[in-house]
Amino acid sequence: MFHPSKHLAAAGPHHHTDIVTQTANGKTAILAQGLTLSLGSAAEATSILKGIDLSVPQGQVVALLGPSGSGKSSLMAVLSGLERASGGQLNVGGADFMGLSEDGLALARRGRIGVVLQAFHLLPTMSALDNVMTALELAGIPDAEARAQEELEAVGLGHRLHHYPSQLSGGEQQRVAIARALAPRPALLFADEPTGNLDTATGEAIIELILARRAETGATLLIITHDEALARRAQRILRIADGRIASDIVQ
Ligand SMILES: Nc1ncnc2c1ncn2[C@@H]1O[C@H](COP(=O)(O)OP(=O)(O)OP(=O)(O)O)[C@@H](O)[C@H]1O
Repeated sequence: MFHPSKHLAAAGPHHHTDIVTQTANGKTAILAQGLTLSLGSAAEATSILKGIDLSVPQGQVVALLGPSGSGKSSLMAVLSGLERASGGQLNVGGADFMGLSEDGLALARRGRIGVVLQAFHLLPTMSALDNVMTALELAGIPDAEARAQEELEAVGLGHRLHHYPSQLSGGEQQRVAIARALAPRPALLFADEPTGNLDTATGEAIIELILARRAETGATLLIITHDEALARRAQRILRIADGRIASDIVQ
């Protein structure tokens, strides 16, 4: 059973009013209270997230599990600022995601949040190097080319800099996506079934890489998986069912 009081204990008795200051000290990466998400038309809205209370300290590795359709990807979309919650409070890295304008939200996300998805989502007309460089340039980081090269070397792709996505294997494409996501040194990394399109051995190598790069960069990691063995390697296992947190175990 999830006990919000236990997980919000560090925020003290005034956590409802102190949400911004509590995260501004840099120790809480994500603080969500009563988060809801409804999608569809007003007449036919589907309730997808039904009140999520969650506090994630900076640097924690969290595995997010749950049945198909339980709302894992939706929760990740809301926490990463890709989708607006319908209600509740959400503070990510000190920014009030509910109160920000679209532009403000884009600015708050830039360089601070990295996302790795099942289907890689590389730009097909760009080389591996350009895919990573573009992310650095968008984040306003100087020396993008040299940095991008270093990032690709760090994921073992120093010999594939000028290959296009179609010239790379699935595992290699996911390595580029990991380099791209981590290049701006985001405080938060989200991964949605990053091994879903890969064979078992390649998937295991990708998980090792994500965990190693996460440790090197100190990012907070939230990873959606169906793999219980992977979940056991996380510091925390969050299970959701039908849009609610069903269990929350810090290991
Ligand atoms: N635009 C939408 N309009 C209405 N319902 C939606 C919309 N997008 C998603 N849903 C519904 O929201 C629920 C949660 O979807 P979500 O993708 O978050 O689940 P999930 O736990 O990530 O599932 P899976 O493991 O299969 O990827 C599903 O029932 C889905 O059908």
